[in-house]
Amino acid sequence: MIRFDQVTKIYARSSRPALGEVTLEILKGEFVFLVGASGSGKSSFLRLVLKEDRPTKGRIHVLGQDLGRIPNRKVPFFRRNIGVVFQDFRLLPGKNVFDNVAFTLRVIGKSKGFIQEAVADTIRLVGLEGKENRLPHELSGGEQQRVAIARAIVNKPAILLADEPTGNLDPATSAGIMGLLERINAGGTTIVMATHDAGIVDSMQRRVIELVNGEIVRDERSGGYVTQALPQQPGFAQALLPQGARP
Ligand SMILES: Nc1ncnc2c1ncn2[C@@H]1O[C@H](COP(=O)(O)OP(=O)(O)OP(=O)(O)O)[C@@H](O)[C@H]1O
Repeated sequence: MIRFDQVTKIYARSSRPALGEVTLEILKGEFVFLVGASGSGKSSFLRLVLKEDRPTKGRIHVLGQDLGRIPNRKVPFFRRNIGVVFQDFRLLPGKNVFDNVAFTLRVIGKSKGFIQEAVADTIRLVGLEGKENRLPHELSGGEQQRVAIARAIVNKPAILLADEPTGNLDPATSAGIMGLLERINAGGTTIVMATHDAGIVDSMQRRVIELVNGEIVRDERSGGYVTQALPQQPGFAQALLPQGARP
């Protein structure tokens, strides 16, 4: 579903790689947490998956396509398969809930009937029935994030990328958002979520990929925010890596 082969990203005017020789594979239906300190490369990774940026070295495959071979004019089509959610919601402030969720479907030319049904279904899924006519500023932070998630999934993307989606929310609201993401994942959508929220990662026990200075230092099938009670022996952490990820 997502494959990185020795991917390095070095930004212009920067000597240190934001990502260095990253090799990993994320399979269909996985729920993956991307963790690591600020500046460790999480957002850079997500931007590369979306083809918002190009790797300096290495190859990236997403949904069976080599991103290096997708011409610019076809990038918008490619992105239709990927939903994205951010920490700061990024809703259209002058549009109500329904129109925020419907926006992309209108841009890509879906029929009125399709939009009516798909948007209503998705608003129900995220628990915002009855609030279709509210403007973003008339919603709580958690509700705004639900709108953003609805907008991201209304076209049934195969992959959902989330960059600190609970970063602006209190713990109870965050838990609600995580419940929603779990349901979306249970429906077959692959989810990759960058987060600093240790409580969420610890409680969900999903795959955890940890970056330090742009390098993968941990890839655990079912882990917490930090490695749990590992003896400090060289080579032990590597034993946790899935076969393909072992150096
Ligand atoms: N457009 C850019 N130009 C130059 N350097 C950049 C750019 N974007 C990110 N970087 C650098 O790349 C490194 C990785 O940044 P990135 O945003 O991927 O980290 P992050 O793990 O997402 O951090 P955070 O948790 O704070 O969001 C950092 O050193 C950052 O300063």
